[in-house]
Amino acid sequence: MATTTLTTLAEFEKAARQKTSEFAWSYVSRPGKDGQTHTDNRQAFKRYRLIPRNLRDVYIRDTSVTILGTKLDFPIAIAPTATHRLLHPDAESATARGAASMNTAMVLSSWSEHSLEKVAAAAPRGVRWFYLLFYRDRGRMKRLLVRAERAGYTAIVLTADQPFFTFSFRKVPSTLPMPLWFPNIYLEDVPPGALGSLELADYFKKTIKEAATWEDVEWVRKNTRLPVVLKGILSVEDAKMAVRLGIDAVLVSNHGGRQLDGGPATIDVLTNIVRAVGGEAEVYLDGGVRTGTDVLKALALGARCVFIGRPALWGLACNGAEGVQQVLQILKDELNLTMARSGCAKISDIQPSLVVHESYYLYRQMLHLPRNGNNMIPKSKY
Ligand SMILES: Cc1cc2nc3c(=O)[nH]c(=O)nc-3n(C[C@H](O)[C@H](O)[C@H](O)COP(=O)(O)O)c2cc1C
Ligand SMILES: CCCCCCC(=O)C(=O)O
Repeated sequence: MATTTLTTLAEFEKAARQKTSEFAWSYVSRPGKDGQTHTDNRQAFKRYRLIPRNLRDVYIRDTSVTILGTKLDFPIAIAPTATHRLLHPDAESATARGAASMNTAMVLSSWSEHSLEKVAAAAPRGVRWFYLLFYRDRGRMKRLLVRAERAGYTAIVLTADQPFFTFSFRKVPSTLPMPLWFPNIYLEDVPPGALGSLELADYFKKTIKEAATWEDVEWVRKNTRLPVVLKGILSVEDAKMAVRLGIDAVLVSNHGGRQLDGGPATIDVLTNIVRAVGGEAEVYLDGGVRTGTDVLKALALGARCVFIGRPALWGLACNGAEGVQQVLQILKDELNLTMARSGCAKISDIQPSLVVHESYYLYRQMLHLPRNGNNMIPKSKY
């Protein structure tokens, strides 16, 4: 199917399903445990309603935003995800090209199958951040920080919500086109092809530091000149701790519902995290972002930028770099149109007063109060 006929992310998801092996699809789409958090990430967005302001001059709109000092054309970037080669032979290099062509950022996972240098070379003008794993050997972490800095990555992302890796290499089928290969992780001490799938799990157990703590975060903060983003923050306490340690940005995330199941949807905790951070760090969100209205809601509730995980992989599976570009273009266009329809000409016009939680209406109904929109809309001349 020509991907130019696909006009929504839901259509991309369907098309990607058809193009992808069963193993790859189950890996990409799998939620954690029963999938409660995964489902809620989507449902929760629908529980927020938009109260538009009309008859404002929105003829010309500007979706650009600056994150960690870098200007992006729109506030939607790509979250770190592993093993892109399962979806397309050009792997993370294609994803990076897709993101760069749209002038947005991509976070490269340590679990990428193209090395961080190769991905940098594939999209030299792109905005790239690097997700660094915690290793038992700090020397290895230091060397990776230096490599990322040299290769032009402009921020380091640490993931707080994954104390253990539960991916089972015993489930990797022998029918994969090539063995999985993680050059950022074992390039240094394992020659290509030296480890079979079954030995990988043991290698990772010995190398990667599980159950990392704030002390590890602090070490990274002190050992790089790049800004540090802490991903996987859901509690006010952790957000405040991140600020105390001088973290530059927190990414409100539940790992797309793939880690702790039963936790909250990210959009539901966003407001409290934004308040807790109090402008001392930038705040981003990921988890279930699938439409331009989702983006607008997250921005209205205080996120400076949102990230997508699976949707970028659907684009990659369907059409490589171009597919990633198309997915981003759809979201950008939807955001642009939603901004027009809600009276916002620029990102800073997207204010909390645009969004009301559905419980507001239920509450007013219960108390027999008039339901006339959002009381919080600030007074303005118009
Ligand atoms: C296939 C897959 C692999 C992922 N790999 C990583 C990873 O290596 N590091 C990480 O911090 N998060 C990883 N994540 C989580 C994403 O960064 C992100 O938090 C999540 O996908 C956002 O939710 P969404 O898929 O609903 O957009 C992964 C997610 C998926 C679906
Ligand atoms: C093939 C190794 C996968 C490591 C874990 C990546 C990840 O964070 C995920 O959610 O999956």
